[in-house]
Amino acid sequence: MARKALLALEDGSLFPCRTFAGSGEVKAEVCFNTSMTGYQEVLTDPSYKGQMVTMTYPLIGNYGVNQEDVESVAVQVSAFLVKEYCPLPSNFRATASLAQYLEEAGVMGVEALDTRMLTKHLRTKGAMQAVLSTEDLDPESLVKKAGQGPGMVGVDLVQEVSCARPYIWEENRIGEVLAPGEKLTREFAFKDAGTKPKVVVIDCGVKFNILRRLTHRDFHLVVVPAKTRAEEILALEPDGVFLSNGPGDPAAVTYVVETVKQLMGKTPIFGICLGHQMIGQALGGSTFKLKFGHRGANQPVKDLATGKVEITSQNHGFCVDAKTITDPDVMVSHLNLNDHTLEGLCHKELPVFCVQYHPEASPGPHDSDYLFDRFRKMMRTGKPPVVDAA
Ligand SMILES: NC(=O)CC[C@H](N)C(=O)O
Repeated sequence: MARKALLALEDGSLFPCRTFAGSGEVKAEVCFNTSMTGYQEVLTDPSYKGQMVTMTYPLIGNYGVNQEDVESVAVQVSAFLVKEYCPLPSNFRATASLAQYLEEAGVMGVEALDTRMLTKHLRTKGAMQAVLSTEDLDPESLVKKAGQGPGMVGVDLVQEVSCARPYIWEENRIGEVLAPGEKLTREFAFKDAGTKPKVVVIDCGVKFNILRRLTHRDFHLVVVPAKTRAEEILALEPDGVFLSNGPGDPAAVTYVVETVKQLMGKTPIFGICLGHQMIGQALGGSTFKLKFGHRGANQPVKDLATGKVEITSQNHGFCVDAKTITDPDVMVSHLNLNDHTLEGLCHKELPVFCVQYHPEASPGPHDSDYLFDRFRKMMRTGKPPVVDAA
């Protein structure tokens, strides 16, 4: 049964709404996503940990949910805010409704919220903490709660979503998991790899579609926890290392930055989103919080080497500050054409490159899929892809 709910932002703004799934009270940063489809991928993307998400597309739920379109094993968002929920899904792949899915996950879904007003407000005022509640409908009390406690800055959320133990990725699912207390060995990591390129994925909250796109290139993948040390990774003698996306403030994940510094020059490295932010820091740069972030499936990005523009899928609230990339051996490879922020880096000598956006899409356009081929070529040649583009 629908219950009255209230969303309160830390600046005092109020958005009345009602539930279509769950109830309770939750505090998180509120952000908006402009993708027209792909709500299940958004809900299960671990990069959204610590955030409640609103979709700007006004009708959500019309194709239900299924078993395949997941980006991780759980619903990761703190709450889901929509304009209008569609209670009668119609799609041949649907196995449940979105409401059932959120209920089971224990995540609140609300509708009848003025998502256009909320989005315009966040665009003007910037990202904000918020509280969504069905228990406390007192505006003053909720606004006060929204303003309390830490926001996103300085908080390491990677530890909440990184895998507990290394595992092998099989085509479309998690395969063998390393037994508790067992040491990570080359025997475990690559025993069935054969002649496939052997890649270690550092899991900061990896989206499954990245793993799917990598296996599509015939890579053999072992996924390891974010805290795995560089020497443990190098002992596996991989052909390359992939740094995943992930939630929260990249500046708080210092241990991964340290690992990247130690890996650079010893193995080819490719990073996406948080992975890019880790590499950016390891190359001497620093990150900052964007006013309201990029979350959607139509962000234009220019590849500066080829001049081509890609329409990209994105989900990030932080960004590497281009001004802080001063090493002459590092080049900015991609720029966002909306706000001219940094979207990609490439080392000129070492086999290291990364992008802020999501070439695996899911949801989104596939324009940037070629980057996985660049990674493959870089592993083969040992040279950075800047050579490619010249
Ligand atoms: N998708 C991601 O990896 C997000 C990276 C980081 N948490 C940010 O918000 O900028």
